[in-house]
Amino acid sequence: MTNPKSKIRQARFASEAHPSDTLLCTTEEKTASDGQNLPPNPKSVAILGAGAWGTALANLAAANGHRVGLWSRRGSQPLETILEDADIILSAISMKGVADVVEQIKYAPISPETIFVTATKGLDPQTTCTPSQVWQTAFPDHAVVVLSGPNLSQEIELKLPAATVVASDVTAAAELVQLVFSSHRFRVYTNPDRLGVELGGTLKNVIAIASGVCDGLHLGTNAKAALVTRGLTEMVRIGNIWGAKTGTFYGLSGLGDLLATCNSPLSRNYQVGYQLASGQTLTEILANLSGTAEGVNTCQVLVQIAQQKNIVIPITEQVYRLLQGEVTPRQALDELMLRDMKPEYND
Ligand SMILES: NC(=O)c1ccc[n+]([C@@H]2O[C@H](COP(=O)([O-])OP(=O)(O)OC[C@H]3O[C@@H](n4cnc5c(N)ncnc54)[C@H](O)[C@@H]3O)[C@@H](O)[C@H]2O)c1
Ligand SMILES: O=P(O)(O)OC[C@H](O)CO
Repeated sequence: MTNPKSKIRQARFASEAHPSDTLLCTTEEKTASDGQNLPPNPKSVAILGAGAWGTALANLAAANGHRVGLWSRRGSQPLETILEDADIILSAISMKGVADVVEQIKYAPISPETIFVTATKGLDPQTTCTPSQVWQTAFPDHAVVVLSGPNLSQEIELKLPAATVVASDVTAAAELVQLVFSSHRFRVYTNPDRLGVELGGTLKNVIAIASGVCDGLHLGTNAKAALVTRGLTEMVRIGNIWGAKTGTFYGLSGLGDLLATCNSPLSRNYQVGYQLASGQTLTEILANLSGTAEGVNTCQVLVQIAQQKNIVIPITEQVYRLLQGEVTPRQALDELMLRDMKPEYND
């Protein structure tokens, strides 16, 4: 019988989030320090994107004893080498790079059994497609899984407990991904509503920007509660038109992620809003932001969709106008407070 330990190889993580670290961990050290049993059948996981989230996910899978390769466009390892024999290819590329990377690997020799997982929370500005739709279009015969939830990467890197959702219409694929990432500090649920889970994580970024503005203006807890609750109403409205299930938005990937990002200064989207409220320009903020605030781009795509489909999304619209420099934070607040009177529910 093969000793499963012999299957563990050193994972060399060339992290962009931590450029000074060339060797963040070995899978062996991670497994031992976490006190987890090695899996009987370790999987080969290729993670694309060595930013904050890709690195955190790579560490989670490595800690469970899986063979992990982490690819960065700035690293020395060729993409094809990382993809070789991968059971799972997980993309944690920011939205602006997804189409590029898909194009690069479209014709790579990938086993038909390989599962694609996307952890990106954004919308393609050209097509308005979600990342999982982009992956599924390029790889129509492969299972595509979305991984999304209240997952601030810095807390996960500190080994604080968190939960997430893996969603796919291919149940077996979602269950395999669940197994690979689950641990005593990362609880993973499955969900068949791939689109709903993906949109929850994506749409909340715009509300997180608004929440940062709310806190930056010191508007209080009542205002924040109203903003997040009405923000969730907007998310459900957009999601329903897109074909997502309402209930999904009340789960971890919707409400859960709203609670995390709308209340944490660790959220880059929240930071954008907070700094706008402090009088900085968007250009200044983005120039100094560490990592990606997807809500800035998502907001533009949503306004475009809302205009085409006649969807009422007042908070998103005000965030858009604020990002465009058309209104000040105070003017955006007044516009929202002085809208026509209406019943709470008229959908
Ligand atoms: N950081 C988090 O806490 C967190 C948690 C959950 C989900 N996410 C989502 O994960 C995605 C990545 O977030 P992040 O925080 O890791 O961002 P990041 O800015 O730290 O990393 C983005 C990664 O994408 C890569 N990339 C961008 N364009 C590329 C291109 N053209 N070709 C190849 N690679 C390219 C970058 O090199 C980098 O590795 C975002 O969609 C974000 O919303 C982030
Ligand atoms: O830093 P943010 O705002 O991109 O949020 C990160 C994750 O989406 C939190 O779940």
